[in-house]
Amino acid sequence: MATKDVNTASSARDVRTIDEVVEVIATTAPEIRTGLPSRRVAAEDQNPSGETQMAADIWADELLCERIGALEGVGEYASEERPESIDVGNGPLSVALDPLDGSSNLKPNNTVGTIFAVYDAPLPAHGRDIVAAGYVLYGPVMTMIVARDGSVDEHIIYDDASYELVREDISLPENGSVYGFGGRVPDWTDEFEAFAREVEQDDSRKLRYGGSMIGDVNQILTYGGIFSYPALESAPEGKLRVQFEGYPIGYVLETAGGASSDGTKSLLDVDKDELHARTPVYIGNSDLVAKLEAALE
Ligand SMILES: O=P(O)(O)OC[C@H]1O[C@](O)(COP(=O)(O)O)[C@@H](O)[C@@H]1O
Ligand SMILES: [Mg+2]
Ligand SMILES: [Mg+2]
Repeated sequence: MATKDVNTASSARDVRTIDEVVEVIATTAPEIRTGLPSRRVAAEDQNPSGETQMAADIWADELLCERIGALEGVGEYASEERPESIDVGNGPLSVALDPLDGSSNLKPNNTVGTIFAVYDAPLPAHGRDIVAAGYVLYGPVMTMIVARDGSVDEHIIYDDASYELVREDISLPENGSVYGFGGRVPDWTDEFEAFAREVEQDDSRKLRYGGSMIGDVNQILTYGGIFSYPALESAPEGKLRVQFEGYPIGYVLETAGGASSDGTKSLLDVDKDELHARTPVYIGNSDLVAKLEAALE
């Protein structure tokens, strides 16, 4: 489960590269947001996970690949939308993205986001190789969460691509008050369902689930509580991808003093060497994640 035991950049060059990656993510966000209205339609292709891509998924991926690939310190780029990682230079760091998380939410106009992770290793990399991670949320306000150097910060991104630090060193609130669980209920395991019912019975907590992981995770970072996209009867590895969703979210939550788990151990300790491998995802306050792990035993 583990909290606050995360890796950070060790050289001045890597620190500068992370600054540049964050800058690209932030300054590209208004452009991505402006380009979404005309791209809320399905594309012809499927992504490597077999899901229908939206035009916006492919477009955001290409835009970010071009800009992140141009950074001197970045050697490899990968995303949920392309089968293989690509060599983009000789830099020592790798960047993995979910260019638009929750893109099925574009149609009903709910939150979507861009998730990024910087790894100090070739791809597919391990969770313990992450040196910075975060995400942009294209909500009513554009916000960017950045976890690095043991701190999680929130910025507001403005339409002119400037951004402002608004919350520093965010800690997960104690006594978490929200929960959100993905997957079809009849497809949950008996153990997970029993745990979910117990969480629901606590009258200090409310359901908050929008179907875009990054929006749902940001609810937890804001109010505390627990989010899961669990192992399912029909899909024991769940739905979310280790490299593009599991590791970065684990890194953000653990840096904020919360916990992450695949059901038995920290998401950052998941060992999967396939770029598009999936994992069950459970994140939130440490006490709730510990209870969940005990319930799944
Ligand atoms: O449609 P479901 O099964 O509820 O899945 C929702 C989950 O799928 C996702 O949309 C997958 O992410 P992508 O949209 O990036 O493929 C998550 O954001 C979300 O938690
Ligand atoms: Mg996603
Ligand atoms: Mg996506």
